[in-house]
Amino acid sequence: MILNFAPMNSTTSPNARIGVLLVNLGTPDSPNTPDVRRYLNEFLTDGRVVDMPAAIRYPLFQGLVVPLRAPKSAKIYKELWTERGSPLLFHGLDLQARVQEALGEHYLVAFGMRYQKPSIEKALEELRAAAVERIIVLPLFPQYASASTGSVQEKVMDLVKDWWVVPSISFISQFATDPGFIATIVARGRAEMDKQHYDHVVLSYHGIPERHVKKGDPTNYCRFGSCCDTLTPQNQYCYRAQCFATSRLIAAGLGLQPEQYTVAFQSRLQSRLRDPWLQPYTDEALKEFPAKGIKNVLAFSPAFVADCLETTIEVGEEFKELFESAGGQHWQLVPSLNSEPQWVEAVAAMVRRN
Ligand SMILES: C=CC1=C(C)c2cc3[nH]c(cc4nc(cc5[nH]c(cc1n2)c(C)c5CCC(=O)O)C(CCC(=O)O)=C4C)c(C)c3C=C
Ligand SMILES: [Fe+2]
Ligand SMILES: [Fe+2]
Repeated sequence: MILNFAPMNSTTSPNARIGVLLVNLGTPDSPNTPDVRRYLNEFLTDGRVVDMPAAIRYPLFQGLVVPLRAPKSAKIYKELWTERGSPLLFHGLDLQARVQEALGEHYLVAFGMRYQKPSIEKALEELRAAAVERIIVLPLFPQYASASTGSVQEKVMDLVKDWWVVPSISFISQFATDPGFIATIVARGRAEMDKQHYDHVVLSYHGIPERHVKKGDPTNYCRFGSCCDTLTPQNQYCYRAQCFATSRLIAAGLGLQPEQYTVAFQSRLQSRLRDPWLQPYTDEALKEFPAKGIKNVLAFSPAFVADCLETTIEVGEEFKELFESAGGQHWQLVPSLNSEPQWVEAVAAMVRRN
């Protein structure tokens, strides 16, 4: 009898699939106060988002900050809500379906949220049940921050550590300069610029405390100045430097000179500690524009790939009101990438390259 010990092909079956896990931040189940409260409780007690000792964070946020904030946030979520629910959720599900179509049957694409539903746990279980060969995790945050990407990475690792067979996992931890990502934003911007003339472009990113940048800066490189004007191996995970890198590429794609655009940071959580967040703050910067002769502004939100509270309401409505009451005439938000065909192709390309 001849025994054949030849190794099997490295892909164990012709049907072996690669699992892809797309993750976004999360959103409440409904715009009602109890659901918003549950969402904020989970979000704001994450030690990567609010980096206080747990013994202070939990009582302070669950006992005071969230109960006060939830009814106010619920009002804003009611404005945002659509027939299909929260935009962050339905755009995520649309993206999942379209990326699955683009990648074909050799891949299995799942979608999860870091906070609330659908959970990362459920999405990982779908991939485990399908016996995928390995998993590629793509947190849908272009620029790396511990509060966003880092938190997703921690959650995924925390869940798979308990599996009997721990799968091979890779993380696409940032795509701030990805050509497909940049080209899709540029195309979205051009479509708006073809409709009318703008005096100035604003690129508004989600803010984080400066302290978060310093905690991820082992060589003490960042001074929150011109150090962030170049991406080097030393600052490749600096959120501020990545925001500037994204901005330079968008500006180049749109043919803008440095004086024709402003990079700024929004959504700081006011705290009595008055700890500095990344600056300039968008709401303060835009109030100065009309006095400088800037009356028509095109605003991008390049820290988000899907429309959400931060884009539609904060940039699209609140900043518009602030700008107009300071004397501005026209403020236009460029819609997010959502599940645009060009963006779907860019995501599929990032996955294939991984
Ligand atoms: C300490 C506070 C916060 C940090 C740090 C933070 C970082 C951060 N957030 C996003 C993406 C999103 N944030 C969104 C909403 C949101 N963010 C905070 C606070 C911090 N975020 C709060 C309190 C809220 C809730 C809204 C409110 O009550 O005002 C959203 C929108 C979710 C939606 O349902 O539409 C996104 C997306 C990133 C990428 C990030 C770090 C870079
Ligand atoms: Fe946030
Ligand atoms: Fe820097």
